[in-house]
Amino acid sequence: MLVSHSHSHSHSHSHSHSHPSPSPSPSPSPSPVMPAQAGIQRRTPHSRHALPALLRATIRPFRNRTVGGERMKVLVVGGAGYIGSHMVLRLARAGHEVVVFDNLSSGHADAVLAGTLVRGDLADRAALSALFAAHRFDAVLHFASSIQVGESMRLPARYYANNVGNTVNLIETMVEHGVLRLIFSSTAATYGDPVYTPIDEAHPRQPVNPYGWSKWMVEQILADCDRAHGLRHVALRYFNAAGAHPEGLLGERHDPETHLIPLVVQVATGQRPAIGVFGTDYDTPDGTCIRDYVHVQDLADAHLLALDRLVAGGASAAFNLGNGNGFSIREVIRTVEQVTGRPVAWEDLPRRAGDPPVLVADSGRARAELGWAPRYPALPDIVRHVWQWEQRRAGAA
Ligand SMILES: NC(=O)c1ccc[n+]([C@@H]2O[C@H](COP(=O)([O-])OP(=O)(O)OC[C@H]3O[C@@H](n4cnc5c(N)ncnc54)[C@H](O)[C@@H]3O)[C@@H](O)[C@H]2O)c1
Ligand SMILES: O=c1ccn([C@@H]2O[C@H](COP(=O)(O)OP(=O)(O)O[C@H]3O[C@H](CO)[C@H](O)[C@H](O)[C@H]3O)[C@@H](O)[C@H]2O)c(=O)[nH]1
Repeated sequence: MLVSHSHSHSHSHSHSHSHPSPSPSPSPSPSPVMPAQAGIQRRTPHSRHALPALLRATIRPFRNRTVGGERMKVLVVGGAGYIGSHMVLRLARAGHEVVVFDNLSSGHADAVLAGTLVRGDLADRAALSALFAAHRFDAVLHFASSIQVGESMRLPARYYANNVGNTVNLIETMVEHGVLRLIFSSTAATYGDPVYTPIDEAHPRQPVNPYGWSKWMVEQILADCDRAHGLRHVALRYFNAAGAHPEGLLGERHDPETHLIPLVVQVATGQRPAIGVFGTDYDTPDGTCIRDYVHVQDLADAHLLALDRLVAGGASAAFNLGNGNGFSIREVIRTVEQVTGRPVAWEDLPRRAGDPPVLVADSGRARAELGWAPRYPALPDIVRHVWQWEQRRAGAA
């Protein structure tokens, strides 16, 4: 839905550029985690016995099992992060055994609500070898990366080192240990400025920022490793991941937060004075950037379906994941106001480097080949779940 409208708020614009730092997480003291080399067979304090009753009730093993009825052992790299943590809970509820590998550089130990958390860095080849020697993984889901488009423009080498170099470490370790199923978190940023919209998988790949290049390079490396080693993989090109766990169990906790929807909701909760709008002179109906926001829970569902595909012997493939609806920044602000019933102050700012004007997905291939059907495609539902999560965090602060 591409709606042109003028922004007609009665409240005044904020003139402040400074945002307060985000409020602390609901559980400020993270649980201890295991070093990569030691005791990786033991469970963390996040074992089912250590969980509070509410969370324990969330993990119902063997329900919704989708992968040929078989319980699999799945490595989730980056599983303490925003999308990865939702995936871990989804896998556990589907009856799978989960091991998380995460350096906690941006993730949170207390976001890992199931399975075993191993603290380690993808740059550490010895830690990876020890991990794969200790477990026989059926598949690997790789969420770990540096994720900020704007930061990648300022610090490109860091992005290539973490997103490409460290992923090569993971791939080599997988091949060495004969683990040949990988689901990779790719991105709409691999396409660059759209030549046509909505974007399907055949769209030219011309990234406009190092973040997008780093993900596209990994996709190329995966294709080569498929040819050379039989590494079967699915690259899932998410558009804008958003939302929070529908039961309020998990949500986005980046520090600093850079993503639009949580920032706008934090203005509504009073945690921030205003939202800065990066660029109002784009060639879009209201001049602000348009994005396709896709619920994190729907992303997790797509991963389970991609896992099905690999286990069934399906070929490597790439799929776009988005809802096919584009919303401008002004529309997002208006939706947050409608859902929360609170005014949101904004400030128009210059463009942020590296931002394509419009990114909207054609996800027909994921629907047709994976059977993916998003459960929460509506923007107000996505915003409502973020509002629920942010209120909970604000209350716990
Ligand atoms: N959030 C989005 O809108 C979006 C859109 C498209 C693609 N993606 C991709 O999805 C994936 C997950 O994104 P997210 O929003 O959950 O990010 P996140 O920062 O919340 O999670 C990434 C996790 O990886 C861990 N990590 C990073 N580098 C690591 C390393 N070298 N070794 C071990 N662990 C490491 C971090 O500690 C964190 O827990 C990323 O690959 C990202 O590029 C995200
Ligand atoms: O304070 C803010 C934050 C964001 N924006 C704007 O809101 C839109 C969405 O920005 P986000 O930072 O929320 O998301 P991006 O589109 O930049 O990036 C997201 O989607 C990309 C895919 O295109 C990548 O995968 C990346 O990991 C993921 O964060 C952009 O136009 C951005 O300029 C603002 O105006 N003000």
